[in-house]
Amino acid sequence: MSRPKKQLHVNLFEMACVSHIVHGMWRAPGNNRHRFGEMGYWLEVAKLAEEGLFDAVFLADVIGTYDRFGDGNAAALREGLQIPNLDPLMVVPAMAAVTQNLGFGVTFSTTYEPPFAFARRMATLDLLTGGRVGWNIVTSYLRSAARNFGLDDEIPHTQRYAIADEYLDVLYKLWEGSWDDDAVVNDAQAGIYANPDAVRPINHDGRYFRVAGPHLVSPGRQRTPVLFQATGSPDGLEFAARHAEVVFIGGQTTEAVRANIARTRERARAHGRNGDDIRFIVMAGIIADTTQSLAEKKLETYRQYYSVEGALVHAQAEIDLRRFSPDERIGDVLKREGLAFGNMGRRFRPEQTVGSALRQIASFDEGRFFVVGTPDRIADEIEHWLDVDGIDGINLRQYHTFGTARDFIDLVVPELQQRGRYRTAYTPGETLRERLFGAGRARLPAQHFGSRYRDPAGLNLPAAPLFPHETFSKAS
Ligand SMILES: Cc1cc2nc3c(=O)[nH]c(=O)nc-3n(C[C@H](O)[C@H](O)[C@H](O)COP(=O)(O)O)c2cc1C
Repeated sequence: MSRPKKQLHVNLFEMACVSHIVHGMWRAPGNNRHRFGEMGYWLEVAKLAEEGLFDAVFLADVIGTYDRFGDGNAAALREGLQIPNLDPLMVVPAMAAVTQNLGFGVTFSTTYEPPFAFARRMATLDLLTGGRVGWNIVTSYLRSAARNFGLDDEIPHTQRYAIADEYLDVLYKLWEGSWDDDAVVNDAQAGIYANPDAVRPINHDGRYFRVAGPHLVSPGRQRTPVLFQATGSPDGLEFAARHAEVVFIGGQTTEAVRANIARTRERARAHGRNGDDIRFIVMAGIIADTTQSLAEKKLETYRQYYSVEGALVHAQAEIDLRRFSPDERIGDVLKREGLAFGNMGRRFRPEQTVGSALRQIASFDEGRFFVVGTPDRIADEIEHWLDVDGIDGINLRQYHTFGTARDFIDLVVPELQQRGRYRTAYTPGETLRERLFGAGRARLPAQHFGSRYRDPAGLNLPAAPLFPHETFSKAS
């Protein structure tokens, strides 16, 4: 018997701001991005995503500004580039109220706010949505964010992940261990709402956090929200291997993507998990129309609005590439200016010329997971991503709101459905974790690190930090 075809998971990639990743596009006719501050905007987003049978709306977040390029915050403000930026957790209840099945992924940083209040907020969302939430775990990368929380500079990378690891430890204790499933008795006659014997403190006393508990929220259907993470570093990979259930993966070639996936699975197995306990997602750009030439025309239109300045601000580029000769190499320019190849290293190579970097930005070519064309062509490409690259799903990059999602729903979804590559209906009442991992998987699997706290005795287990503390010169 042949194996069932792998179906595509789709999240609509959002951020509660005007300009998230495709800068300048908010000016395009009919784009609704400037409406992000209206409740009605989020209701429309949610209904549209549910109409398209998407897995979730996925909200990015940052807690500082992109102030490293040019004149401080001026360019970011002009561009609406992740400022103003609303709290992503706050827009979820509005969307949940007008949907039954749609999931929600929200980004929150482990670096600046202690875990107890976040555990409560997330558990509140899980309870209220019937288990439809996921959390994108980030450790934050902006120096400006550090300065918003009383620090002079960013905490070193490895230490951020060590903090994150302990942060997760606290959360698991609260979410998985503090309340038994049958703790809520709700027996009016006996006068017992919750059974005191089934609720316990966690008494966490670690290097970074001291949290007594008990958790303030009774368990939702998932307890721990689905754990998402994007990483490119060795520390991040180790963290993902222990904690993440959905990992954003990159790679410029099929081989590189496959290697990234294989490496992550291998590390997950080293942490006692099964290789298929992780789903792999990529950020994808899809521009669809009924004919190839119409799709390419759409891309051309989008290009006209694209802001190179916005891309440079977002990349936190050390220099304004537009000021230099196109033939010069970036590495040489930086050297002459006495600057290190820092942030620009994320997108460019030192030997690359200024001209080629600018063309790369302006071309709108978004790398390996980018396709422009007819539904047929796009579906061919997606099937390749699923079967050959080995990914499980995408975060759909929005060029135009709501145009990109509308095109995907009207043109691409039916083609994928016809090929057996996309759900034709939601499974009513399933949690977000079940949508990703199958029926009966509402909660973390037993082999996941967080499950060790399910048994009350687990709360007394010795800490098992991922990173040796001696590597840090100073605790935060
Ligand atoms: C698809 C995707 C979405 C991301 N979303 C956010 C975000 O919303 N907020 C944030 O602070 N970082 C975000 N990041 C950055 C990651 O959290 C992470 O810092 C980055 O991938 C580098 O990995 P490292 O931290 O292990 O070095 C995102 C990365 C990717 C690839």
